[in-house]
Amino acid sequence: MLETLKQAVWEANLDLPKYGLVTFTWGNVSGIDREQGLVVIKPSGVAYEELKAEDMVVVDLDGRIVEGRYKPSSDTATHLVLYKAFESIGGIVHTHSPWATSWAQAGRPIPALGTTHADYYYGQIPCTRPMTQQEIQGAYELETGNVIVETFKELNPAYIPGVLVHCHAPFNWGTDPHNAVHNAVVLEEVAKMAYHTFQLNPSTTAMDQALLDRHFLRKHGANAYYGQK
Ligand SMILES: O=C(CO)[C@@H](O)[C@@H](O)COP(=O)(O)O
Repeated sequence: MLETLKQAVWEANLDLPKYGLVTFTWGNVSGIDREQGLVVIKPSGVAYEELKAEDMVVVDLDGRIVEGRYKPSSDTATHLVLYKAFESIGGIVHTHSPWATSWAQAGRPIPALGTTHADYYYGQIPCTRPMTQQEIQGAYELETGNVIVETFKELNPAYIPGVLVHCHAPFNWGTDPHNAVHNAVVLEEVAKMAYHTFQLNPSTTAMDQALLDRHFLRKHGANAYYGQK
């Protein structure tokens, strides 16, 4: 079981450069085995070209290394906070993909402007508040997770599978590592489209709610019918 998860997390990590979401080692993917309470995550700072499935690091939910010869990603504490808070998720992705990161740096949520967005995100993609000095100078990565959870106090992470961390970059999640990468690819595309939309028409407003409902719900939820369902 864990070997299958390690393989899936490794493949999902390799998908980041494949989809143009990472430069150098600016990203990581993890996956969780909820039955065993173990998380598999990319080792910190290891180049994607050299990464092997057996290099993945296994940690418990307190961040203790259970298996692996490398140090886990420096963002492990953020991933762990999210797995504990969002019980439906099975995989997490962090990247510095440039379009989504531009919105994060500007401190701006991405409004739902069209159906590409609505097919995956049921509303605007939020941006976290700026972190306090205490949070930045303290347990920074854990506090990054906490500030994301705070942002989702009134949001459903299954309906909005990603967030922009203020002055930092996006985190995405999904039902498994592969699905989390899928959502990260979509985020990068909608971030680029939203930027261009506002360039073309700075007065653009959020899309019609009925259209948002229709597009999200035909792909997600009890009555979804998109694809071979
Ligand atoms: O956010 C950052 C750097 O700002 C890190 O996530 C990124 O460099 C990836 O770090 P790791 O190699 O996973 O430790």
